[in-house]
Amino acid sequence: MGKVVHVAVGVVRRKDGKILIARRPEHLHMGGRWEFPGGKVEAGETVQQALTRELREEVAIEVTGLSPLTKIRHTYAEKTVLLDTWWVTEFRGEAKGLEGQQTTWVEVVDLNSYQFPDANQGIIQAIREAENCC
Ligand SMILES: Nc1nc2c([nH]c(=O)n2[C@@H]2O[C@H](COP(=O)(O)OP(=O)(O)OP(=O)(O)O)[C@@H](O)[C@H]2O)c(=O)[nH]1
Ligand SMILES: [Mg+2]
Repeated sequence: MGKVVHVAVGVVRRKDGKILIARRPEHLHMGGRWEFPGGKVEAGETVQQALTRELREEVAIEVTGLSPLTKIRHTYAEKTVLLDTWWVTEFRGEAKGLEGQQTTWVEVVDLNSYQFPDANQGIIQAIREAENCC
């Protein structure tokens, strides 16, 4: 077994309660599925720094406020990931997919209509519990 991949994941929440999701490019692991934007924590970075960098690189927003939501460890056939997941409730800028990804804002109650990687079920559960939703 390889080591666990530490991934910084952002649940970006707008003031109207909608959450940002993006569609993973086809050629990547879990390509075509929807995700919460984020990426791998690099050597020498804190998870908060990684998340801030990834959201700047992937969806063009500047994070100004975040707080922990949950950590989900999941083993896929190819690898094991630790999804270190944070609320992002304060940010500047208009979200857009800088790597050609489709992005959209969805209500918590509608998250289940989108196909996510298997590990994300735990994240969606944590969001619903935090929001007393559904
Ligand atoms: N960003 C993100 N990654 C997720 C989610 N769910 C999930 O299983 N993953 C997995 O976490 C791993 C790392 O994410 P990533 O591919 O975004 O990493 P990255 O942005 O650093 O990409 P790169 O390696 O191409 O530079 C992938 O294997 C991906 O499938 C999710 O909701 N968001
Ligand atoms: Mg990524």
